[in-house]
Formats: sequence, C-alpha cells, structure tokens
Amino acid sequence: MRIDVVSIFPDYLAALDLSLVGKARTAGLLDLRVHDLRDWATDRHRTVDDTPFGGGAGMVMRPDVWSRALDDVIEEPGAPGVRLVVPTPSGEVFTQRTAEAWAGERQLVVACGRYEGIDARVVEHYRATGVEVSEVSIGDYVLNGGEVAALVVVEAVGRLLPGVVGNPESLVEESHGAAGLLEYPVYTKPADWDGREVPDVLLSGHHGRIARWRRDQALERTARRRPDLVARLDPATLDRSDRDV
Ligand SMILES: OB(O)c1ccc2cc[nH]c2c1
Repeated sequence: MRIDVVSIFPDYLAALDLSLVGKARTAGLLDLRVHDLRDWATDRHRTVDDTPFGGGAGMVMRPDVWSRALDDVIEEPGAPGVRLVVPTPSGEVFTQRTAEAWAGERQLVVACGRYEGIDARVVEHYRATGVEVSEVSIGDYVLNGGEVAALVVVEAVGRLLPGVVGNPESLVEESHGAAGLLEYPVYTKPADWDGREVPDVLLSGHHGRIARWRRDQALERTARRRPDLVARLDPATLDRSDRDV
C-alpha cells in the first residue's frame, strides 16, 4: 500500500519514521511518501494561500497549487482503490471501521489543510474526475491543520496492514475491535504493587474464567464510558448464558 501525505509542514510527519510504521516502511510493507505543498507553488515566495472570497478572517489554500500537487501525487486518478483523504473538522468521523476499510486500498493521498482550509473546488474537482474523496474528522475538536489527523490516519491504517503488527491476535481484542467493545484492563508483574493486587482470576490459570472476566470487564467499561457504543452491540455480545465457567 502507498500513502502520500501533502503538507506545508512535512517535518510534522517525521514521527512516522518511528515505531511500527517506521519498521513497516523499512520492511517495504508500507510505501509512505511525504511532500511539501510549497514545491508546487509558482511564485518566489512559494505562496499557497490567499484571502477568502466573501470576506472573513484568515486565509484559504489555493486550488491551483493543490491541484498541481495532487495531479502529480495521485497515481491513477479514478482507478479503484485510490482515495483522497482530506482531514477537516467538518468531515465524517474517522473510526476503526474506516481504518479497516482503508487498509484495503491501493493508495491513500492525505491533503493536510491549514489556515481556514482548502478551496472547496479541490474536493469537487477530484470527485468529478472519479477519485474517491473522504473528508474526515478525527473528533469533535479543532486543531490548527490536518497534519495530526494525517498521523492518526496513517498509524491507524498502517498498523492493520499484513505483517506490521507482530502478533495479529493482538488486534482482535483491542478497543473498537470486531465485538465493538472497549478493551478490558490489563496487568503485569509485579503481582503486588503499591499495595494493589492483580485480580485473582487472572492468576487462576482457568482460561474459561479469565475469558469470561475479560468480557465482563469490557462490557462494564463500555457501558460506563461509552453507552453510545452499547446501543450498537450485537445482542450475542451481551449474552451471559455461559455463566457456568
Ligand atoms: O481539526 B482538524 O482535524 C483540522 C483539519 C484540517 C484543518 C485545516 C485548518 N484547520 C484544520 C483542522
């Protein structure tokens, strides 16, 4: 999979050289390319923005600069599996389901806006040329640009690619996994720390009871912290009939 990120602050994406995503790049599992939008500016000041039509505060990013960059970066506009991702506070919420869907794409191109955003005609243009375009928000708060969202998208998608995470099993029981629950609490050595002990069931060696305790904990935590997720659970997830373990 190829992911391109276009930004006026390419160094912001340096964190993607680290950890699992960095290893995935080195191993050739992920072809990640970061581009400086100003390389497609045409004036000596490498200008990428201008004042907004209709007035108002701030500046808007120019469509001509963005289209020169995206035309160069998008491998095959309109081809299946090619998606332009535009982080914006006004977008649809990016979730684990989104990450899972995008992990199957051939190319993601993430356009990081700044200032008051990117001229709306850029999204219109690429949609009209058959490119899948997703305007996404990473949550109900406002940042100063799309770079943090790009880091989130690249890590959330990159970690799902085959071979990136050492033990794919670890992806199964994490929060927002297939069951739609939050993760249960985890513990490790020392067994007695700060006068606090590890729940006895986890030391019992009884795998059935441990699995039951973990699911109960996940259900309780989800109900307490994210009641909105409980409404969407599969009824089978709430089934407590195998209480005899
Ligand atoms: O909060 B955000 O994810 C976000 C995304 C893009 C832009 C562009 C200007 N401000 C932004 C904020």
